[in-house]
Amino acid sequence: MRAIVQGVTAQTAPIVLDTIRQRRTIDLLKLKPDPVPQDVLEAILTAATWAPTHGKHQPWRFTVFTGEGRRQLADLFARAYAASSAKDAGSPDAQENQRMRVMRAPVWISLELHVPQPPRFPQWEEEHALAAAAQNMLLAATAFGLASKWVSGVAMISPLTAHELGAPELRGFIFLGYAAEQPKDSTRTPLEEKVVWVRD
Ligand SMILES: Cc1cc2nc3c(=O)[nH]c(=O)nc-3n(C[C@H](O)[C@H](O)[C@H](O)COP(=O)(O)O)c2cc1C
Repeated sequence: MRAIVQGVTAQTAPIVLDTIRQRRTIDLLKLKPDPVPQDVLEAILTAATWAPTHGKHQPWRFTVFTGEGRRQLADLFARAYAASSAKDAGSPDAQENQRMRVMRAPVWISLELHVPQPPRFPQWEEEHALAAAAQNMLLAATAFGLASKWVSGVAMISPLTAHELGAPELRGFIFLGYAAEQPKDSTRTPLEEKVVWVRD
């Protein structure tokens, strides 16, 4: 097959497709505590920034919490949970659980939506650009042998968390780490039920 994009060859496709198939959401409890090297994190974040973005608005910002820096996020999630409308928001145990969860993954990355003001395109276009950046991040992480999860729990989309990060809006977090055990495999609806072909 002829390369239509410089540097992309017939050999590239199986690797990319396999990486897409191999990405699986992992449970927080299945991660090792091992840190992720800085150059790997930078490569993952760079992959995020190569997502398609209408008008090159690049409506994303990311805050990366690692090492002791995670304690700030742990406190933030505990406060955000306490301020939320969750049934057990007032429970010190539930707040402590939020704190502990953060320390179980070596890396947390916020998905912050920054729509240019005044908006030039519909909001959904900016949302989708951020989602494409998030998927690039998940795939790049998979390519580096990292497990990941996109999470959107109460504290992770809380206006308080967004405010403290200086983000107008938050679309959750991605956590990353090396898997201690294989993530569960997933399933998808067969193509026939999702795709309509229009041919001659
Ligand atoms: C926008 C978004 C938010 C998500 N939030 C959560 C979440 O809060 N908790 C969770 O367990 N999984 C969350 N997920 C991950 C899905 O549960 C996961 O993708 C799904 O179970 C399919 O598994 P797979 O990713 O291994 O194919 C989220 C995924 C997306 C795209």
